[in-house]
Amino acid sequence: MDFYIHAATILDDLSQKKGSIKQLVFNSKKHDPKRTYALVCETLKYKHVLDEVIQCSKLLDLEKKIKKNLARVLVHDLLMSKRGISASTGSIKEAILRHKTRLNAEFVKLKIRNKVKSHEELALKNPVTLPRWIRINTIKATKEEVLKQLALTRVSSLKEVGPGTYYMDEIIDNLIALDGETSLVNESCYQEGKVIIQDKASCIPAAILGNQRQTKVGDIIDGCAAPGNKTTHLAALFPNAKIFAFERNSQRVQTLQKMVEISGAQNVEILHQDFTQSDIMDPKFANVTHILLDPSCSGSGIVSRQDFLLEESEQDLVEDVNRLESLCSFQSTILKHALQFPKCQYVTYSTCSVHRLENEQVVCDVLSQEPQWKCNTIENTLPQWEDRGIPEYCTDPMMAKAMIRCVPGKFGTIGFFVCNLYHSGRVGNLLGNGTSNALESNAKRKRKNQKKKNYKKMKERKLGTAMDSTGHISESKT
Ligand SMILES: C[S@@+](CC[C@H](N)C(=O)[O-])C[C@H]1O[C@@H](n2cnc3c(N)ncnc32)[C@H](O)[C@@H]1O
Repeated sequence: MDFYIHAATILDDLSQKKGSIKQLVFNSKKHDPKRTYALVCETLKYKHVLDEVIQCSKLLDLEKKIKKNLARVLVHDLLMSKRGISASTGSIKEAILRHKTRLNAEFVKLKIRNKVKSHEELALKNPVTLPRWIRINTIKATKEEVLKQLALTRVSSLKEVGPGTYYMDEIIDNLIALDGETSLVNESCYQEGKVIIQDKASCIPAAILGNQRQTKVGDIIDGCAAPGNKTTHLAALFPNAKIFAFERNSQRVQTLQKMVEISGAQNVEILHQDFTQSDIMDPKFANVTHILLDPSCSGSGIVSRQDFLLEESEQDLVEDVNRLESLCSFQSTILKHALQFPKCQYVTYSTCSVHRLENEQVVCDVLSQEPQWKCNTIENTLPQWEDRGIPEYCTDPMMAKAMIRCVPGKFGTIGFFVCNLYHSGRVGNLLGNGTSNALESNAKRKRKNQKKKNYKKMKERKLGTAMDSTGHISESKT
């Protein structure tokens, strides 16, 4: 019974927000963590079903000694596990078994009410499922080599990705989407560092810096580097630049070291120090022209596979606002520091947060104190990306064009924010005509797309056929 009591305690701790499911289960050395994890997740997946059955059977009224979470895990195994309750006989097990017939009957009635044959049909479903994104590490392998090693079939859209197939991203170079359930742990190309697991959104900052080549690239700073996804991406995109990777947390520095090592990057210098305390006049940084800044944030954009199992209370929201305000102040300080490097021309500021306070607001507050720094043009900021910053959150709505927002789940990414900044005194004024040209070309692109759609519709009507997304004509099913 200890195992069930432990699983119930984890559920108690989860409702008191003491940690995530993984943290609570795997930090506690008790019992078999994998088995506990499975039971906790399954119980949460069917919590609504279990609660209804428990309530209708009046189990908790009749057995006062059994607490709700203990009842949930036991009833889960009684009704949904092939093995039933795996515990030796004792007073708690006997108490549940006394109500076995009633619990079973309520469970059957519930399935009939919901018109389902199996309980699996009643499980909570994750509203957001993401592909497994992998970035080909061009320091160690070519695209062709990796594709050959993976030996998967190419599909032409993200929607089509499933087991055994891959989609080559059209916006970020060398980025591949695999089926979300793919595990790469045993794949040699992953073990050898030829591919790096990295969400598409997380590849955007380095990709944007990689596109700012109007002037000569000097050295680069990654101000908040661990675990090193973006550092190693920068190293691959800028093989001739020196990359200074700052990380203040000693444990995370070790992770960063491992990642840089496995990536094979030779141009990264890891600095175990607080970036805000770095000396901007240090001759070492005299040649820094680009900075990637990806500071700690609330992580509100991160979609974990288990998040949908947990509920958010009003109290959490209040606590969140306090936390967000302190994060916002830290983020403003660190961004302001980045903008002080004497030769720096380009800075990307990014977070995996969906909150205005950590995103548009940080950028607008800092830029209001740094008049030489401006938001870049849309043309220099992945113009093909549809979701931009939110104009209403910006002091000047045009600033939103230099910002990218990734909506959790849309286009297969986590929630993310990136802003692309440049120093007008060092780069020249990119805005002026630049912005209007960029807006114009954006409008042109939209008109072109609309024209294409109209043409496609017209053709469909004419031919009585349907064209697929690649423009190929297939037989109409009607
Ligand atoms: C969001 S994570 C960075 C993720 C990383 N850019 C990547 O793509 O793998 C933020 C990191 O910044 C570090 N950090 C936070 N404040 C810092 C500071 N003042 N100086 C240096 N590192 C800092 C944190 O310890 C954490 O490892």
